[in-house]
Amino acid sequence: MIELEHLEKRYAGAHAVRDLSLTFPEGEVTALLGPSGCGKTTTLRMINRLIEPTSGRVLLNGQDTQTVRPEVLRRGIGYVIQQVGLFPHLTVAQNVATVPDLLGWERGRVAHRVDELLDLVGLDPATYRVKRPGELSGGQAQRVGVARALAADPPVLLMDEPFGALDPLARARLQSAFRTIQRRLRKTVVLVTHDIDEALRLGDRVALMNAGTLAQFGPPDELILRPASPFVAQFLGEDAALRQLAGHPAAELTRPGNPSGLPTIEGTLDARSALGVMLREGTDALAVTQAGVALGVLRWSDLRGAASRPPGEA
Ligand SMILES: Nc1ncnc2c1ncn2[C@@H]1O[C@H](COP(=O)(O)OP(=O)(O)OP(=O)(O)O)[C@@H](O)[C@H]1O
Repeated sequence: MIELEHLEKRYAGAHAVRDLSLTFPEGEVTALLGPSGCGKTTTLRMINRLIEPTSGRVLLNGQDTQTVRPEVLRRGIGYVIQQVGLFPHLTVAQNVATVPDLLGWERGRVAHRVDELLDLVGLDPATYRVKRPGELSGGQAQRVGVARALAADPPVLLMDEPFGALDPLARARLQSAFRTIQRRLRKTVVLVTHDIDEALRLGDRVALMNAGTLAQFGPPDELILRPASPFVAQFLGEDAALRQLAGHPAAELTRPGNPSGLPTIEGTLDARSALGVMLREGTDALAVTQAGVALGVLRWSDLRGAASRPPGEA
């Protein structure tokens, strides 16, 4: 568990982060979302002390991080950034092994861990272990970045726009791989993103920031269905898909499919509320019925596809 207590960062008197108090629950993904310059990255980096707070405290499992040497602190905190930061002259295996090597793990154990992690992030160890970063696609490099951050099995993972530099397809693939991995590992993850879709899909909770302060903190469906302020409503409303969804009945976006085992909604429900249900149930698909008759399946991708289409145009 990570707790921020009245955390502040000022640069030349100007607040980058202002009186921020927030708890990131253990084993959950919290998405730090907000417009450019609102203080997301500054907040993230104050957790692993790449940036020192001007005032306030960060507690990691109850311990004030100021009482721990930064390099010791960071061994328990995985860190993934957008430009990956792999060492170009080292192989993939050597990159992933950086922290275990530093910790003096015995060679067999390191090799085993590297293969296990490459497997986990969907890269065949025999093929990728010996490659250099220059031989990888953006998506593959990002997977190696995630494997490296997980190498010493840190309980906490900080991710700063980890999928931001990827094309939409690679990004979607990696987001879905991340969800699968997280379901298994249950790390405490703080994920910085300015992408509303990513925050809603990956966050168990969303912390929406505005000008260095917290605008709303809650599960994704709560932000969508009960925005705490005009800022929250407007920020989420800037997302074309979300804006449009309110005008589509769920039935209109439903397609044939196997509804067995899926949570069920009524086809008359508007699509924005259906999205709320999906987020609450943690599912990508819903069974849709109307007056007791099964209509089919409503999928996340079809909801997103409703973006920029006026209501009534299925
Ligand atoms: N080293 C610095 N010196 C002075 N001001 C800074 C410094 N780092 C950040 N800031 C300011 O602090 C504010 C918050 O920056 P931060 O990088 O945390 O925002 P962000 O929400 O992560 O933005 P983005 O999504 O654009 O990366 C911004 O106004 C920024 O200009």
